[in-house]
Amino acid sequence: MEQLSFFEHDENDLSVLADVLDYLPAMFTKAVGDHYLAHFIKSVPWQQRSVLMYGKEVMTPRLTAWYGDVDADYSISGSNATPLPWTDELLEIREKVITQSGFNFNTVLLNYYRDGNDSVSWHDDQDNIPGRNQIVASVSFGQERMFDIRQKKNHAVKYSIPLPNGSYLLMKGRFQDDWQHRIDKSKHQMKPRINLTFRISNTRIISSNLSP
Ligand SMILES: O=C(O)CCC(=O)C(=O)O
Ligand SMILES: [Fe+2]
Repeated sequence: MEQLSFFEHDENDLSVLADVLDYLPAMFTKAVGDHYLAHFIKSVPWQQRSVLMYGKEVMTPRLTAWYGDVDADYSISGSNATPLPWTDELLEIREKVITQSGFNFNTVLLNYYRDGNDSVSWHDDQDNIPGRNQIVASVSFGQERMFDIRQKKNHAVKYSIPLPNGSYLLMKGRFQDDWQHRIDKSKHQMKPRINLTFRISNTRIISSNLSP
């Protein structure tokens, strides 16, 4: 599969990102993307989680679910969670992602953004293993949303990358060390979107970035 680059088409110097992101706008066709979107919306046992923010419980503005190797012992923001066992569809998608990236992911976080009010605020995916290059592969189905990134040391250095139905984005190298990312809310009408982030749990402990 040819690795298309969104960097080439921009006037700005986005070359710094080439070391930390790989992007395929259409790893899946629209028909396949639509199929997975409908399938996951109806078959996943979605949960709305809460996080502690300044001592207060805040509901995350999106729905989530974890899947992965069942022998793993995961801990999500302090509370233990056993991942749901892989489904045929998730294994199919994981296979493509492993072939494309060369990384052997053993867990996946699903996020369901029901409309433009759903979002994830600025965070990184250090997954509790600071100092180690964290590899995360992201696959999106349904509504295109903007993936905003900003440099940790200078928030003015920002980019927005559209993640259309069927797209793939690999976060690699120093991405999680040097950059934060978010999916912002939108005032425009937004249809449902599902995002899958494949991750590697070596320590068998994953702390999810449950940003509000
Ligand atoms: O929905 C997305 O594209 C990003 C999700 C995300 O950042 C996360 O789950 O850590
Ligand atoms: Fe993230």
